Amino acid sequence: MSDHNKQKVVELRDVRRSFSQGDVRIDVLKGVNLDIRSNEIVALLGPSGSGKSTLLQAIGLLEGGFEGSIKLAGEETAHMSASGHTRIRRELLGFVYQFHHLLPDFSAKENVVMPQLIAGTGKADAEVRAEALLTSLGLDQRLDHKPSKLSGGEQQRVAVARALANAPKLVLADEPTGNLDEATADIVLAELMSLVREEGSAALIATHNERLASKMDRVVRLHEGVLD
Ligand SMILES: Nc1ncnc2c1ncn2[C@@H]1O[C@H](COP(=O)(O)OP(=O)(O)OP(=O)(O)O)[C@@H](O)[C@H]1O
Repeated sequence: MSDHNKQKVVELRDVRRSFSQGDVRIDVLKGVNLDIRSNEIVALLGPSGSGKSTLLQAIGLLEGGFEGSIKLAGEETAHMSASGHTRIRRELLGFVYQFHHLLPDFSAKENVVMPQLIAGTGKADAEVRAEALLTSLGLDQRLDHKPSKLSGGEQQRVAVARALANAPKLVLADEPTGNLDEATADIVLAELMSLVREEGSAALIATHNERLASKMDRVVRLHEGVLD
């Protein structure tokens, strides 16, 4: 299949977002256009405060208040109900954040099982999938550990496995290795990318790190409210 014919997972047209603080209005996104095709891993760069997290929240349907068109896997989400957004998040999207946000009272495996149960997968199948994902991230000896008993890199690997648990078409990652030392960040990012590729997903990964960004398929830069 040529690139041209590959399905677009993300199509943003003229996406805008402003915030008001008292009398001051900040225009953060001023007309963002972006296409991401299936299997593409895209780095989102931009200075602190340029709106990277805001853009990920728009695509992740995590907040309202956006103008413009946000199509995910061909579906326009702009005027959908909250339950429509919840369905799309569950069926299409996986999230990784800078901090792992794992459930502290549950094991690594249970943290990866949980989103699958919520999506309707049976327990036995969910456990098999969780073990396979965690094993592919080198955590086969850590399945029953609680997050507090894992290193920072291991915690982020569990978060990566959780993000991929429901086979999302798109992984949205906001500084996924920003909390790790450089060597660990490189390894975890490489693992995230290879798992995204194996699973046939696409990814949009916000980072400050030019070196890590250069390893991705494409780099887009947020600058003064638009993508270069
Ligand atoms: N809920 C909010 N209310 C008011 N202003 C906000 C809100 N969320 C974000 N902003 C403002 O929007 C701008 C962009 O923030 P955002 O977090 O998207 O930037 P970023 O590029 O992700 O930054 P960083 O790299 O530091 O994480 C900032 O000026 C921020 O203060």
